[in-house]
Formats: sequence, C-alpha cells, structure tokens
Amino acid sequence: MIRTESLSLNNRLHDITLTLPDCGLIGIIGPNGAGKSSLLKCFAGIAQPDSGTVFINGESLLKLDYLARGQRIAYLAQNTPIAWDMPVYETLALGLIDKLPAPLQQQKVQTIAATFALTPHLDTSIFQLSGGELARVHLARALIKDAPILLADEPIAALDPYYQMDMMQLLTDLATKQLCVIVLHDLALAYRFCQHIILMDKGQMTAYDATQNVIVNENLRTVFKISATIDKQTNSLYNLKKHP
Ligand SMILES: Nc1ncnc2c1ncn2[C@@H]1O[C@H](COP(=O)(O)OP(=O)(O)OP(=O)(O)O)[C@@H](O)[C@H]1O
Repeated sequence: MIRTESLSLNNRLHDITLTLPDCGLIGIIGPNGAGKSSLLKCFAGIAQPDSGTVFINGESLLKLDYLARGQRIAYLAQNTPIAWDMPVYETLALGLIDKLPAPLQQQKVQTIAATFALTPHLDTSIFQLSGGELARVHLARALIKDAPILLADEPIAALDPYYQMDMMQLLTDLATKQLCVIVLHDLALAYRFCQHIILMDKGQMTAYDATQNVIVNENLRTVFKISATIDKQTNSLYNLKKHP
C-alpha cells in the first residue's frame, strides 16, 4: 500500500494526499508536463519531495534503505538507457536482487521470459531487439524480483496494439495479487483496464477515484481539451476529438 501526505516537489507537485490499495491496476493520466512521472518518482523514492511523506505499507520511505526499497518496489523509468551489450537472459537475471542457485535463477528467468513472449530471444543481444521487444525485456526485468509494488512509467508506449493489449491484460492479472501503478497516455486502454485513475494537471491531483468516475467528458474537456464517446457498458472510449 502507498500513502502520501501533503506531498510537494518544488513547482512540479502540489500538496498531494492519497492512499493507494494493496492490489489493483492504477493509471496515472494527464497532459504532458502535468507531473505524472514526478509523482511516480516520489512513490519510488527517486525524487525527494520538499515537503510531505511517502509511506510504503505504513513505513516512511525515508526510513527504508536501498535494499528494503528494492524488495518492496519495482520501478521502471520512462526511457531506460542500456549502456552495454548483453543477451536477454543476462539482462533479465540482472533484475534479481538476491544471488540464487543457478537452477533457480534459470527457472525464474525462463518463467518470466515465457510470460513476456521472450523465450525465442533469450540468447539475442539486447542491441538487436526491436523497440517493442526491448520494452517487454525492461518490464520483465522489473518484475522478476517479485516486489509487491510495480511502478512503471509508460510501459506500453513502444508496443504495437497487440502487445499493448497483451501487456495491459498481463498487468491486470498481476494486479489481482499486487499493486501496479502505471503512467499512460492511451485513454482508451486506461478506461478499459485500470480500476482507479489518478488525474494530474499542472502538478495538482485533479481527481483520484474509480476509473468511470474520473474519465468523464467534463474532466477530458477541462484537463485535456478533448472530448470522447464513452460507453460504460462496454468499458470503451473512442471517437476522441479536440474540443473546440
Ligand atoms: N528533474 C527535473 N527538475 C526540474 N523540473 C523537472 C524535472 N523533471 C521534470 N521537470 C518539470 O516538472 C514538470 C512535470 O514533469 P513530469 O515529467 O513529471 O511530467 P509528465 O506529466 O510525466 O509529462 P510527460 O507526459 O510529458 O512525460 C514539467 O514542467 C517538467 O519540465
């Protein structure tokens, strides 16, 4: 569970108080520059707020050392640079915190590779992967350590439509057992898959509630300057238009 109290980060985040549940898929949406990544970085302890506190399962993030944070949180940045060439297998194994006996490590890598359709690429150099394949490697590497909280910044941005839906379904399944907080721009996928939405605008949390209460035309107009057709029965959002 993540809880924040009056979180502020210079002029990027203003007075954000919220409680996220133990399980569920939570989407952070908002226009460019709204503060989505900054909020996620505060949850992860990567950005230090000027005021306010982040609590992870009741413990102040400031009191947790790096190992304790790593055991509780898997964080995937927006653009994860890779400095050196390695096969996919080794890249996935790097996500494990503890040194495991070789057979157990192999089993964990193979299981996560199968989940992310990476088995055929285990011996491939990561420099030879497509953008979408690499995005799947990054998410798999973040998840391999089984931390109870996943924080991922635009994890589906580089994926084609098939894998975007595949990944959202995978995150939905994962979120029955743990908390997954993702930043995303695709409002249709956010509407279809996320249980709750944090709506950010100009560093403020404009709304945080069940998805169908947040993604409504009034908020789309005021925050995004767009409108859409929203069908609550089929959980679909389409026909996006710039609002005049
Ligand atoms: N390291 C930083 N230092 C100072 N200001 C920053 C830093 N990173 C981002 N900002 C500023 O903070 C504001 C919020 O940025 P943030 O990256 O959180 O927005 P975002 O909603 O994730 O945007 P996008 O959708 O474009 O990725 C922006 O005005 C940005 O210029």
